[in-house]
Amino acid sequence: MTATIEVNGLRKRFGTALALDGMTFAVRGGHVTGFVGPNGAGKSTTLRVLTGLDRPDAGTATIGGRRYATLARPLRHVGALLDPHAPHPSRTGRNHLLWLARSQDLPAARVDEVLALTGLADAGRRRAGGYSLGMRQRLGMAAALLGDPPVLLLDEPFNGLDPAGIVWMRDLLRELAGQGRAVLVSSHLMSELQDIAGHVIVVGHGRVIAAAEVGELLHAYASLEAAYLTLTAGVGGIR
Ligand SMILES: Nc1ncnc2c1ncn2[C@@H]1O[C@H](COP(=O)(O)OP(=O)(O)OP(=O)(O)O)[C@@H](O)[C@H]1O
Repeated sequence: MTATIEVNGLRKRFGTALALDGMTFAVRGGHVTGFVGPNGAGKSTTLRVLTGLDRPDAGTATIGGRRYATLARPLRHVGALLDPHAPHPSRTGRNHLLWLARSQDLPAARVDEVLALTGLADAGRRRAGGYSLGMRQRLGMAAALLGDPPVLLLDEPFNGLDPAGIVWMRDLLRELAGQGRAVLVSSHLMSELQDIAGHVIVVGHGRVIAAAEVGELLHAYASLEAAYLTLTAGVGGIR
């Protein structure tokens, strides 16, 4: 399975809100790609379409050339951190992962590997309902990594992490991309992305405004934040 994400001409309307209006981009493996834009620009909807949670009105979204719905064991192809509150509160973190692993024909030993990798070796035995947001993010990363997938889709992975957690997440994302994976990270934290992203996709009003190498943007602007603010000036946010 190849580490690619392709989004082509996605359109999605929720009542009067046009969430996606021709969203089109491609992501290759080997680097972190930042997915940025104002509130309501369509980032989460794009990630939800990519993982089969929302159905587009038009267009296609594929992982390694295939639609999510056609993947027999999807967690082996794509890991997603979309909703840190998804695990059932009465299940322990470990049981949540065991249930996921079983559904994907993955060995229980892999659960303990990802718990150790995300710093939850001890906390994994406690009920997820008692987790802080940072711990939920770690559990979400553990779930995303369970199937050792070539593609990762992460919606605001830095949210709720303490400073040491932020450093840990930064290093982890760099390492995962260095292994050749395609790592798409939606975030409002331009300073974090400036440190770890090779590419950035800037969206507004449901479509791509700019797609560029971070290095190129840093030649033209003082920072990624300055580039972002210029590129999105006048785009507006919530509609
Ligand atoms: N389930 C839904 N029902 C109604 N409207 C929705 C739904 N999901 C998304 N929208 C609307 O679609 C648009 C895009 O929302 P989306 O969450 O994709 O934006 P976003 O770029 O992820 O924003 P943020 O940065 O705030 O997370 C918004 O106008 C939002 O209100």
